[in-house]
Amino acid sequence: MTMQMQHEVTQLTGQFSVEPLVDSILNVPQGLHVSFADLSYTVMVKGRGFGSMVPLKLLTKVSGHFQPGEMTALMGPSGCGKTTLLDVISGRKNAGKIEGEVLYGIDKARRSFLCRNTGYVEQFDTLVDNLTVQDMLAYTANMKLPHTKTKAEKMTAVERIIAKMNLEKCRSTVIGNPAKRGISGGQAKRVNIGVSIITDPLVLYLDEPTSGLDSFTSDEVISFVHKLSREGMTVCATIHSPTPYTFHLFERLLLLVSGRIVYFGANGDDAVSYFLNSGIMGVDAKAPERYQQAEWIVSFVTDAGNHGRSEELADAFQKSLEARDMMSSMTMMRTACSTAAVMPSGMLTVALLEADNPRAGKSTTVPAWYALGQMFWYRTRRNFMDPLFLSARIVDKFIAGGIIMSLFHGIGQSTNSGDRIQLSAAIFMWATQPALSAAGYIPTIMLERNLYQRELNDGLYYPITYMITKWLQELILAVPVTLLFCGTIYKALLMVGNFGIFWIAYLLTQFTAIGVAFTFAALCPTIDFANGAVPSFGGTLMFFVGFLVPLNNIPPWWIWYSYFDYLRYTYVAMMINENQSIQEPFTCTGQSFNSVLGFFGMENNEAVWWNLLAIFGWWWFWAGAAFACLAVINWSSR
Ligand SMILES: Nc1ncnc2c1ncn2[C@@H]1O[C@H](COP(=O)(O)OP(=O)(O)OP(=O)(O)O)[C@@H](O)[C@H]1O
Repeated sequence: MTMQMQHEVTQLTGQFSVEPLVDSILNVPQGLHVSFADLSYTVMVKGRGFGSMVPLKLLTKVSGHFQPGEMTALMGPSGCGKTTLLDVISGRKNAGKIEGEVLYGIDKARRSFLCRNTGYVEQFDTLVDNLTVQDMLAYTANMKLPHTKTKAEKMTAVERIIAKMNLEKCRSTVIGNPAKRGISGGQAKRVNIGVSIITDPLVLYLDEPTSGLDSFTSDEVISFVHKLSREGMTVCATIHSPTPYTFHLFERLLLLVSGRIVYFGANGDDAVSYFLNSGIMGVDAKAPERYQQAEWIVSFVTDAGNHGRSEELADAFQKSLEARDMMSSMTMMRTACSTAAVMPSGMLTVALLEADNPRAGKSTTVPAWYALGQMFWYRTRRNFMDPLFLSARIVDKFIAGGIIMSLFHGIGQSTNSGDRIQLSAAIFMWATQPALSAAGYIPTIMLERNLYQRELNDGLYYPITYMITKWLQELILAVPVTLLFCGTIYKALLMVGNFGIFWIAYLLTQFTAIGVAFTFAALCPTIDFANGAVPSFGGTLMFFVGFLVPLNNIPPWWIWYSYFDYLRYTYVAMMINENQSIQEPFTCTGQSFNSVLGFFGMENNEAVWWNLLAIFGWWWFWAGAAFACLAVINWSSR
């Protein structure tokens, strides 16, 4: 620190010795000071009585601060509230009651500000598994950097991340998933961090960045993060069992036990001497070797917590010199900033940081139309090239269509009553097929739940943008596929109705079935549940389309369900279309009817166009339900 700076700092902070603190702030412009005071977090959980809810306090009056250019380790026994604290500070909690104050610089931050200026690396990787590493980063750069930046600027950002995170070797490898091998766990973690830092956030949060990694890869990942903090970023990471090397890369340590803070201060030797000198350990307690410090500290607080001593530890810290130091540093920083003519770096106001951002206050960085284009280009285009994705949408029609053609070929023009019944059966099977195979559209939503939630939290798009992308993807594929199979069946069966009506009825039914699948995908807690629910629901609809029970024989107590049944309109439209030109009398079980339509109770039914309109209406109904469920229900509630 220069003499001039030293003088200014002394003027700002009085006679307290905060040199290391201010040093880091003045020297590193890219970070932001984060402080939190008396943070408590309470959720409602089930009580003993039926339906009763009781409050459960997960954090109690936690205070501390993270500084630019420093890494803070958030440690403590499993379940002590580390992730909860990180979520509260980073503004990612969407349930429960938060008390206390979190300041970014000297301001409370809105979600839109946090989306743009903080990065959050989740514990589990949330990447698009069929993109290559380079495409994943390019996709994120396009979605997170202002759309006014040029393509070259965005690609420079991608290249910078590839170089910084040492991803050169795997830049063209697909991310992969358990079924399709892709990049390694360590590489995936580095891509995840790369995705979070592509916008050069001021603050980076990491939840268990080393979980599931071997010690060498853990060291490597934390070294990368350390490099970022050396460049000025404010970094805070929850960490379970750090290697000695990793542990000592963290400058500061925040220890929690049962949601209470039991130590906040310098890491390593200082933390050890705090515990040895605070009077909470036995007199015969000995300092561990340096390489054992992390394990020693966590073992002690875990054991104390297990023996009901968390209150004692927390109270001891509240009375300690370290706690007083922490509070006075925080107060000084705030005072310094509110009186300084020029704000030190790291203490910029939110308003200043948002000043030249045309989308300030909006929860996404890029407009919806732009996000739609990027999602289509990177994700939908990839899906269209994926044989597994395509086959899930084609094979069902291939099998059902193949069986129908092999069983009923050439009967379309026959006026024989038996053949008309057979044709009605063929139409029934084809009209209801979309509902039975709709489960194939569930994974596209459910397997992406964590990714979707992470991208929403990161402000990449709005729920409606995501939903429209999903619809476009399915509609574009459904049009040629249904045209191909409807055309083949129509020709093979020698059908006589209007082909356009036959196809449109099937296409709209396919869209509606997709809407049903999307709704269940957003509504059901697990994929197994949804996979069971969608065909079961489709099965109930089959009873009331008019084939198994003629429409005029449906008992009054089921009539309502037959109107709700979108397949009924498909079947009626297809049947009228196919039979209205055939006026031969129809005989069945000794009874005579004017035509086959009379037998199925469809003689006086509404016109074809009305039924097509009804299916169209049901499509929009189910599309609306899917969107509402997706936007409202959050299965990864935090
Ligand atoms: N929404 C919630 N409702 C009820 N309990 C919750 C909720 N969120 C967290 N908890 C509970 O709060 C405690 C702290 O959870 P948290 O995930 O923060 O712990 P952690 O310290 O990160 O644990 P680990 O190290 O094992 O990941 C846990 O016992 C957890 O079950």
